[in-house]
Amino acid sequence: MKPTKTVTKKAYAKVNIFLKIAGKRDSYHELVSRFVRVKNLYDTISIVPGNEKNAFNLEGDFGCELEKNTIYKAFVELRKYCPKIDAFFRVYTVKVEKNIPEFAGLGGGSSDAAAFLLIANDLFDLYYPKDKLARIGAKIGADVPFFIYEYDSANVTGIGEIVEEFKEEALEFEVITPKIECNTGKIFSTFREQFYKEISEAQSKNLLSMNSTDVLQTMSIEQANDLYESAAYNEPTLKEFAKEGWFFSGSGSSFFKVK
Ligand SMILES: C[C@](O)(CO)[C@H](O)COP(=O)(O)OP(=O)(O)OC[C@H]1O[C@@H](n2ccc(N)nc2=O)[C@H](O)[C@@H]1O
Ligand SMILES: Nc1ncnc2c1ncn2[C@@H]1O[C@H](COP(=O)(O)OP(=O)(O)OP(=O)(O)O)[C@@H](O)[C@H]1O
Repeated sequence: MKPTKTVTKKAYAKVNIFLKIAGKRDSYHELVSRFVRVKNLYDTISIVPGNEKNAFNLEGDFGCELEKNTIYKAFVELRKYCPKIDAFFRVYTVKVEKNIPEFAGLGGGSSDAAAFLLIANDLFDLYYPKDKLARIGAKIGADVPFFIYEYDSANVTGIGEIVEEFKEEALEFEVITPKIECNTGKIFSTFREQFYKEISEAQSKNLLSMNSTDVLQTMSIEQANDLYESAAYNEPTLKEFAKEGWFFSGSGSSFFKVK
């Protein structure tokens, strides 16, 4: 265990350049997607000495109770492999400066969980390889594995557990998040019931090899993200934000454009 000091890590947001559905896996959906980190939008996770609660203590502006927080879920999952962290987090506090909006399609909860696991891996000298951390993280959220690998840009398939780095120029984004709460599960189920389609092998291969800027120059907002139509079906006001050059991230409500 490291000496008593504060440890801090950025938990970046992500956008989905394209998000295509390739199939079903039980109640989940297999994706073909390009995830890119948004370097100017991140939460800050700090582990600081001191904790009056003598229990896991999480401070930050969240829209849910502790038990539902992805950071707490990551702690509970990791404790199964490393029981000693329980005593540590009775005398340390996890402080989060939340900047990534919730229900935004930006992976906020997943990114926080991944940052917590990455900090703990170093703090407790666990030396777990990335794929082990990603397997632990996948139990908390479909997007967690992407954030564990810490690639700027990656091709993500499976239900989010297959992450392959995609080397391309660094991209900067403008992101807007309309105050519309997009429930990921509901949008996936609307897609499954009313808009279901699967990308072909050939189109998937082609998309995964293209640079993100080229994809955005050749696809419409509907073509780039299979969830956009079902999100707009549930929340028609989203269409007001679908301006020229703007694309839809994840299950929404965020739109982004390349700067
Ligand atoms: C839409 C994306 O954000 C793309 O980046 C992710 O696929 C969703 O990631 P997430 O918000 O972490 O999703 P989770 O919290 O794991 O799952 C929320 C719900 O979304 C649906 N879900 C999620 C991921 C996936 N590949 N297929 C799904 O059908 C499931 O109904 C699940 O119960
Ligand atoms: N650490 C956290 N940060 C943000 N939301 C969290 C966190 N822990 C749990 N949640 C809950 O998860 C839900 C939204 O999570 P999140 O913001 O990751 O989803 P999202 O914006 O839809 O991102 P995506 O769809 O790309 O995964 C809300 O109910 C929120 O209260």
